[in-house]
Amino acid sequence: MQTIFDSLITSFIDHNVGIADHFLSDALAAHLKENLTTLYAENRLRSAGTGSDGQVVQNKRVRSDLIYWLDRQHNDRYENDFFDLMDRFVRHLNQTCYTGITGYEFHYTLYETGSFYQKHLDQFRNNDSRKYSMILYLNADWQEDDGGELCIHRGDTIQHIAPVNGKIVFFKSNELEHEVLRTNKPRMSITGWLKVN
Ligand SMILES: O=C(O)CCC(=O)C(=O)O
Ligand SMILES: [Fe+2]
Repeated sequence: MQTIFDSLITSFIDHNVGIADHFLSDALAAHLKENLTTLYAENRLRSAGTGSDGQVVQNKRVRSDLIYWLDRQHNDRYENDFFDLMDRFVRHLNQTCYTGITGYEFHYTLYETGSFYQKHLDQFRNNDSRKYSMILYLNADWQEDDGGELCIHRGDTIQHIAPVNGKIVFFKSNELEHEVLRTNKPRMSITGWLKVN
């Protein structure tokens, strides 16, 4: 596991955006996707908002994704496997990069066909506890014309990242503006933030 952690961290150090393919095993990605599909079928996903605690605003012109927070208290085997993986990654990151991460939060995310998320930064204006953003994709067989790319904006250049199964993207939450382009089919992921409280 350390090899994939190191390759993600090296990619982040070299490019400001860390990308690693197959960060999630095919089996874990499939189980998490199944959880998300069930939550959707049971109508348990909620519209995501913008802003932090107490000031969350639902604005479908800015973002139209649906979310559900992961929690160890769900006692779901695969959510716990995911948290175990993140615990190992955070320990490794703190040991090798002295990042001082003390917590995290993750939600399942579903973009229905036609959904998007306009250009934004992940850190809130009144709360800087989110230090690193992580997105893990759960979409097998993603094709170029499916849309839904993550676009990272840096000056005049835009980096396009396809939301391919098992891939992770990792970057500093206060630095890089990014957006999700309109998706042409349902697009699934786990999105989260490593925090210093
Ligand atoms: O799903 C993605 O590729 C990015 C999502 C995102 O930017 C966010 O939820 O803040
Ligand atoms: Fe974001």
